[in-house]
Amino acid sequence: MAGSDNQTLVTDVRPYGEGDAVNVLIRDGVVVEIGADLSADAEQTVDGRGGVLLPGFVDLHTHLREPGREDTETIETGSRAAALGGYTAVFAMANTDPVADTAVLTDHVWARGQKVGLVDVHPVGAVTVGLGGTQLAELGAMADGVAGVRMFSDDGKCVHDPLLMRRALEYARGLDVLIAQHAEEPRLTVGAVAHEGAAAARLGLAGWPRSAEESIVARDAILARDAGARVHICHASTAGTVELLRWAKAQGIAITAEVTPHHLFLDDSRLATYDPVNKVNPPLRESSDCAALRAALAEGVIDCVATDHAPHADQDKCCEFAVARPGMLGLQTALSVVVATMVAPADGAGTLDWRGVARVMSERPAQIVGLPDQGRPIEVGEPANLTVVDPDASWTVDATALVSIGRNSPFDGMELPARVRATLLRGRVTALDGAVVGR
Ligand SMILES: NC(=O)N[C@@H](CC(=O)O)C(=O)O
Ligand SMILES: [Zn+2]
Ligand SMILES: [Zn+2]
Repeated sequence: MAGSDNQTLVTDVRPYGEGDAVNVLIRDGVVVEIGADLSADAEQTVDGRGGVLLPGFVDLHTHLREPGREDTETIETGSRAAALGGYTAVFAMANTDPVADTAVLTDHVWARGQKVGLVDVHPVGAVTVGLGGTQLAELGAMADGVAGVRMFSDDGKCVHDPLLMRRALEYARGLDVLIAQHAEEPRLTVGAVAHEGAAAARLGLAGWPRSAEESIVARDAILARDAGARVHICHASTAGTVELLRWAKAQGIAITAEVTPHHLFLDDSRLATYDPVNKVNPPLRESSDCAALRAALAEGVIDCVATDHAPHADQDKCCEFAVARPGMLGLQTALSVVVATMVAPADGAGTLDWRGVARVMSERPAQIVGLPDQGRPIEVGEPANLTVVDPDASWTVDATALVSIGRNSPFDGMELPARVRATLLRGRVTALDGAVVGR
C-alpha cells in the first residue's frame, strides 16, 4: 500500500547534534511526533544516517539575477543552489535589471519563487528608485503587495545621502520594515578594487579603505537611533565595524549585522594571483579582520551569516582584475565554510556548536526580518523547515559542478568539511544527497 501522501518520516537524526538519534514524523508540513522508536506509514522516508538535524537555513542576502541577467542565475537555478545548500528561505536583492523598486516587480519575484517551489524567495525592495540614490521608492506599496516585502536595500550601492537615509529609516519605522545598508562611502572608494593594505599596494591595485565601511556604519547607527528605526548592516568586513556594532548595541540602538562565509574564511593574501574570482565588495580584508569577524559572530555582536551569493558570467569575471565584476557564489558552500571556520577550524579553536550554527544560519536571520515560520525550534507543532547535515563528510568543491549558472566560487578546488544531506520545505523534501528533488 502506498504511504500516506501527506506524511514524511525523517529517521536517525540528532536535533542540534545533541543526545540520541530520533525519528521525526511530519504531517501536512508540521512536525507531529519526535521519538526514538517512531515508525509510520509515510509517503517518503529520509534516512538521516545519524546526521545533525537543524532548522532550515535563512539567507538574508542573495543575488538571483532575474530579471535581467538570466545568463548568470535565475530564480530557478538559484533556488536549486539554495535547496542544496540547506536553505528554506532566501532574500533576493533588488539590484536586478529592471531594479525591484515597485510592487509589480517584487510580487513577480515572490510568485516565481513559489512556482519553482524549492525555497521561499522573499524579494528585497529597493530603497531608492532605480538604485539611483536620489528618490525614495514606494516602500509602502511593496510592503503591502502579495510578497509583503519586509526588507529594503540598495545593495550593490550604498544609500550614501544622509538625508535620504534618514527619511528611509523614518518610513521604515512606520511600516515596521528593515533597511539593510551596503556600507560603502562612495567618495572613499572611487576606483577601488581591493582592500587598501600592504597586499594591494604591492600588487598595484587601487585600495578600498576600511574607513569607507566604518564611517557609514557609525553614521547609520546614529541615524537609526534618532529615527527610532532598525538598521541592518550587510556583509560586515572589518574589525572596526565589529567595534562600532558593539558600541551601538550597548547604546540600545536597534542595529543588526551579517557576515559572509568568504569574509570569515579568506583574506587579501588571496589577491597575489590577480585572479578576479577573489574580487568582491566589500573586499577580502586582512587575517586580523577575519579573526575579529569570527569572534564577533561567536559572541553575537554580528548576528548572522548571509551568503551575498553573487553569480557572474565568465566574460565579466575572467578578465583584468580592475574591470572584473565583484562577487562570489555562496549558497552551496556556506554551511561547509561556516563549519570550517567556526565549528571545526584547523587550529582546533572551534567557537560554535550546532546550536550556534542554528542560531547564525537560521534563527537570527528569521528573527531579524520577522519570518514567523522559519528558524523555529525543532519541536512538535512547529513548521517542518529543516536541514539534515552530515557533520563528518568532506568534499572537494568543483565550481563547474555547482548548480548556479555562474562559476565564480573562490572555494573551487578546496576540500571542505560537512555536507547538507537533505532539506525539507514545509515537510517536502527539496534536496537529498546532493540532488534537487522537484515536485
Ligand atoms: N558583493 C558583491 O561583490 N557584488 C554584489 C553586490 C553587493 O553585494 O554589493 C553583486 O550584485 O554582484
Ligand atoms: Zn553589497
Ligand atoms: Zn550583495
